[in-house]
Amino acid sequence: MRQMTPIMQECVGVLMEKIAQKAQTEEDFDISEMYQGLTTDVIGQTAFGIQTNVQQNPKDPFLTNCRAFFNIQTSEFFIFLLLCFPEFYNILYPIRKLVDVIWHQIFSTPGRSLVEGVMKVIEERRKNPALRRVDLLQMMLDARMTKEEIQNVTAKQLTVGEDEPAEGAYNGKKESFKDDKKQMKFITDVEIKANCFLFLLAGYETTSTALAFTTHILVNRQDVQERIREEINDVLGHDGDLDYNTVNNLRYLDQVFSESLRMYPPVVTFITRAACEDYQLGDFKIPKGTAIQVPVWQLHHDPKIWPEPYEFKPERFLPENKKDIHPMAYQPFGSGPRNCGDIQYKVKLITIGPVNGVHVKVVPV
Ligand code: HEM
Repeated sequence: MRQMTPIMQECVGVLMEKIAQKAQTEEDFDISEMYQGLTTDVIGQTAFGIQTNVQQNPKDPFLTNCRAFFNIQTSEFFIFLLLCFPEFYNILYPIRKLVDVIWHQIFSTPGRSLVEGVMKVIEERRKNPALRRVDLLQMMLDARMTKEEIQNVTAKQLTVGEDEPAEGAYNGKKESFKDDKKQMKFITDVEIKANCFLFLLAGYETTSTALAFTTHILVNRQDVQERIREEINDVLGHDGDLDYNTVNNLRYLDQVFSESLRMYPPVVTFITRAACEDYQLGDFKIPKGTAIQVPVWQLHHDPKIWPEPYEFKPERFLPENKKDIHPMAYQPFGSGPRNCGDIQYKVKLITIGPVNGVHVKVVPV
C-alpha cells in the first residue's frame, strides 16, 4: 500500500488546487462532494487501474457510470429484508437475484461499462507487461499461492488489526478457509471484478464521509485545527515531506481522526455476523444461526464506555488512555477476520487528505 501513496498524493494535490481556486474566488462549494471526487479518483486509479479524472471533470465516464450503477440498485430493499428476516433467506435471496438480473438487463449499461472497462485493462496488462503499474489491480493479477502456502494460512493472518482473536474463536472458520482454498490457487477474473466493485462500494462513500465529518469538526474547533497545523509544520520542518512514513509522526492528528470516527462512524449498519453456535451472553441466549448486527453508533455513544460521548475529546486516544479501550467498544472498521482490510491504508488515505487540507484554514460562516 505504501507504493500507492504517490497516486493518493497526486489525487489529493488536485483537491488542494481546487480548494485554493475556490478560496481565491470566494465561491461557495460542497466539500463533501469534493471528497467523493477524491475517493472515486483514488479507487478508480488504484483498484480499477483506470486513469480517471473525476475531480477535474464532473462528467468523467467512470463517475457517471458509478453514480448510475449505484442509483439503480434494487438490492438495498432486499438486503434490509434479509437482515430483518434471515429465516426467509432461501426465498428472498433468489428473488433478489432475479429482480437484479431483470433490472440490469432492462436499464443497466453502466454496470456493464464498468466491468468491460476493467476487463479491458486486465487484458491489456496481461498482453503487455510494460503496462504494469503499482496498484491494487496489479496486486490481484499477480496474486498466486501454492497449495502449501494456502494450507499454512492461519485465521490470525487473515485478521487485520490490533485486537487479538478470542481463544478458539475461529476454529471453524480456519478449517473452512482451508477447505475452500484447496481448489483455488490464484484469483480468478470473476473474483478480480467482484473485488474491484467491493473496493468501490466499500471505500468511496466511507472515506469521503469520514473526511467530511472531520472537516466539520475542524471548522468548529479552531483550536484543534491550530494544533494540527503546528504539528504538521513541526513534522515538515523535521522530515521535509509528508509521506507514508512521516505521516505516522502526526500523533495528534491521528487522535483527532480516531475521535472523529468514534463520534461519526461512517458505517453503522453493515457490521453483521451469524452465530456459529449457541451462545449465552449474560441473560441472553443467542441461538446458533442468529443474525447479529453490531450497534456501532450505540457502542460509540454509550456513556458507560465513553463518558460525555457527545463531546469531542481526542485525548481519549492518547496512548495511555487507548490501551484501556476495549477492542469491541470501538469499531469504525469492524472487528475480527472480516474487518475492513488493511486499516493502515485507509488511515493513511484519510490522514494524507486533510494533512494537506489543513494548509487551508477552514472557518465557520
Ligand atoms: C474511513 C474509511 C472506511 C471505513 C470507516 C470503513 C469501514 C468498514 C467496515 C465497518 C467494514 C465491515 C467490517 C466488519 O464487518 O467487521 C468494512 C469492510 C470492508 N472495507 Fe472498509 N471502510 C473504510 C474504507 C475502505 C476503503 C478505502 C476500502 C478499499 C478501497 C475498503 C474496503 C473494505 C472491504 C473490501 C471490506 C470487506 C471486508 C470483508 O468482508 O472481508 N474500506 N469497512
